[in-house]
Amino acid sequence: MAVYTHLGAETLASLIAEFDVGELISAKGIAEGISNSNWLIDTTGRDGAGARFILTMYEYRIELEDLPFFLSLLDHLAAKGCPVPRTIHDRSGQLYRKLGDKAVALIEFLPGVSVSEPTPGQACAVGQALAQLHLAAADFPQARANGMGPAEWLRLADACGAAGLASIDAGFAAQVAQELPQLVAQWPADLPRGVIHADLFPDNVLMLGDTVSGLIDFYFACTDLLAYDVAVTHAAWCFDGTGRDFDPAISSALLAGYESVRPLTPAERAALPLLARGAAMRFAMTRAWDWMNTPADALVMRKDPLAYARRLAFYGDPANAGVFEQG
Ligand SMILES: Nc1ncnc2c1ncn2[C@@H]1O[C@H](COP(=O)(O)OP(=O)(O)O)[C@@H](O)[C@H]1O
Ligand SMILES: N[C@@H](CCOP(=O)(O)O)C(=O)O
Repeated sequence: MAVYTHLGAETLASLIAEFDVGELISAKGIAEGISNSNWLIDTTGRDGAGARFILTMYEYRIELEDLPFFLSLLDHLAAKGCPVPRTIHDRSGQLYRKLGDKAVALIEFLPGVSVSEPTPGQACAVGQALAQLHLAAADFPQARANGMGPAEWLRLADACGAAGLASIDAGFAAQVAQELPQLVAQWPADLPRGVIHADLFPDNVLMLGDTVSGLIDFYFACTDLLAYDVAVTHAAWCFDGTGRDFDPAISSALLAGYESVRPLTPAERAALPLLARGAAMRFAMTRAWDWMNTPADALVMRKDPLAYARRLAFYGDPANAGVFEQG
């Protein structure tokens, strides 16, 4: 459940009146998600024919100063034909508004559903959409450092503490102690860079059959290694929810889809095993922190850090070195 803040009908109606979208008809809280509160908004529409939007209130792990980057990026990508929702600007042209001490934005609603068991055809389409995003963002004029890079993994591991990680699983603490210094020391700097989504999990992709109808939740987007985004997406899509079962057909389809639009350089391909270990570490660390710091009675479901510890082990196993070797 992720509606952290209650908004009364009057507050919602006067907020929606700040946009040229017609009058508010209904607002329903959306249960999915972790970081933000989201409402499905129906209005009468500008022309009276009805219109649908997503209202997002930014709650967690998002800095106000980053909102112009995220929200302008949506407009830039949508204008280039990527399946991302446009930001609805308010009557004075602002990308977001303040409501009390929180920021809110109105976003275009996109159709589609998030798949939980992707087919190779869907994985191929996601790979293509990711590469299309990378190309379309090449001339986006803004930049944002990755706040969830190796330095943050170190900080989170330190904040969790060895005992904290061991309280989740003894082997997990040992794995992090061994892997993390290596990843930080070996992390590449000289691969192609650009704007990346950085969190393209199945729940952040909307699909209609084999077509990607929406890429959403750009709130970790940043300027970083393009191949790292491929690695994050690979880690998120190619395993079952527990991280135990790897699906080689999904992996091949995802990589082939990506390379049908933007071929990887030889250096990017060679770096993928390392980048994938980093991707697994990133989500293992944020999940471990959340696991230890989310109260048992919180509205939001904690996600299992060990599902990413297992991916980390998979990507580090020499027996799996061939996963990224296709061409
Ligand atoms: N533009 C959109 N069009 C349709 N549904 C959306 C859109 N944006 C968000 N949603 C819905 O809201 C849910 C949560 O949004 P998301 O941005 O992923 O929140 P969080 O950052 O909290 O994970 C999504 O899983 C999806 O169901
Ligand atoms: N995808 C991350 C969590 C980030 O949450 P999101 O709902 O904002 O995508 C994970 O699974 O750990």
